Amino acid sequence: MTKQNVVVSDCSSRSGMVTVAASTSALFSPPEALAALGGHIVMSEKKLLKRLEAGGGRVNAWVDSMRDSSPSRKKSTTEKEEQNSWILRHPSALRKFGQIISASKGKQIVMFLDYDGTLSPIVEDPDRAFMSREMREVVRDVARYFPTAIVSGRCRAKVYKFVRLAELYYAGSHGMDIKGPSKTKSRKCNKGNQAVIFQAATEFLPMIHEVHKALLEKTNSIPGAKVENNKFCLSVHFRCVDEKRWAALAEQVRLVLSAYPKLKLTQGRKVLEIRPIIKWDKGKALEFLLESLGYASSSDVFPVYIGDDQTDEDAFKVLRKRGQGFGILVSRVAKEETSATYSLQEPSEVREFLRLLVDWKRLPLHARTIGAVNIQQ
Ligand SMILES: O=P(O)(O)OC[C@H]1O[C@H](O[C@H]2O[C@H](CO)[C@@H](O)[C@H](O)[C@H]2O)[C@H](O)[C@@H](O)[C@@H]1O
Repeated sequence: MTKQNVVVSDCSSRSGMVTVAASTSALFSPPEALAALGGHIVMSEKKLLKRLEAGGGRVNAWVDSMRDSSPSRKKSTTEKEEQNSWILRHPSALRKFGQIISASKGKQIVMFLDYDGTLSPIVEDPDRAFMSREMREVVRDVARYFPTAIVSGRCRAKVYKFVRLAELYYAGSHGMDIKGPSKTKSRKCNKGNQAVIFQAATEFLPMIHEVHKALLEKTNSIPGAKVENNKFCLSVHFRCVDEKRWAALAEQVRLVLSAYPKLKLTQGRKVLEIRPIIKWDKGKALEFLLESLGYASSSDVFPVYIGDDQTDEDAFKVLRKRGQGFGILVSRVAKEETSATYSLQEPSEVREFLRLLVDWKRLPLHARTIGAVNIQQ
C-alpha cells in the first residue's frame, strides 16, 4: 500500500469524506484456485491447491473441499490428541492474557475484529447473524480505549447494521471497502477522527452486479442455496443445501465464473466466496488502517486481530511479518495451518477477552499488575 493510495479526508472538508478507487492495474495476480477452509484439522491451502490441480480444477475437487469444511461432530482419540497438541501451540488468549498485555507494554494497542463467527455466532440464516447486547457493549468499551476496526467479508453497510457503533472503523467486502468512524471522542482534528474512505475494487462493481444476477438465476433451483451480495464480492452459501446437491451447486458456480477470468473463488465457512483477483485482502486492509492511524512504520503499535476464518489468515500473516502484535484464531477445532499465535474457542470467549482488556485498561496505572508484573501504558 503506497502513500498515494491512502485517501484520508482532511479536517477542513465539511463532507469529511473522499472516495477514491485504488489503481488496480498493478495489483492483478494470476487467477487462484479455491482456497483452503476448515475441517477438524483444516486442510492447508497448499494441499487443497494440489488436490485441485489433480482434479483439473473440476467440480469434484470443489465438492471435496466443501466437505472438508464440514467435519463430523464426534472426535476420534487421534483427533483429540491433535487438538491437545494444537492448543499447546496456539494457547488460549484468555489464559495467556498476562503474556499478551506484557508484550504490549508501552505500545498503542489497536484492535481488529472479524464479524461472523467472532463477534456473532454462526447461524443458518446470514441475515440473522446478530451480535448480543453484551458483545456490543464490550466492543463499544474497547473502542473507548483503543482504535478499533471491524474487518468483514460482508458489505460494509450490512456489517454496520449489525454492529451499530459509529465510533469504529469498518472494512467491508474483505477489506475492499474501508471507512473511518463517524463519531469520535474529540471534535479536534486528529489522526483518530478522520473519515477515511478507501475502495480497492470500484471498477469491478458492474461485473459483480452481473455475476450476482447470473448466480441468482443459476442457483434458484437448488433448495437452501443463498447468494449474498457483498458489494465488491459475492457469497454463495451452502450451509442449508443438502450435501447431495453440493456438486450441482458447485457446477453452477463454475459455469458462471468460467466467463469471468478476473474473478476468483475462495472458500469460507460453508460459503463459496467470489471476488476480484486484485491483491487486496484483510491483511492489506489492516496495513491500510495502521497507516491511516499514523502507525505505518512505528514500533510503538500493538495490533491485535481476532478472526475465525480462512480469510483472516491474511491479516494474521501480516502481523507475523511485521513482528507486531498477535493474531487470535477463534476455533473450537484444530486448524492445520494458521498464522495466529493464540486461540479462543467461540464468540463468548472473544467477549470475555475483550472484557478483560477493558477492565485492565480501566485500572489505575499503579494497579495494572498481571502476575507479579506491573503493566502500564
Ligand atoms: O469476514 P466475516 O465477517 O467472518 O464474513 C465471512 C462471511 O460471513 C457470513 O457467512 C458466515 O456466517 C453466516 C451467519 O452466521 C453463516 O450462515 C455462513 O454459513 C457463514 O459462512 C456472511 O454471510 C458472508 O457473506 C461472509 O462472507
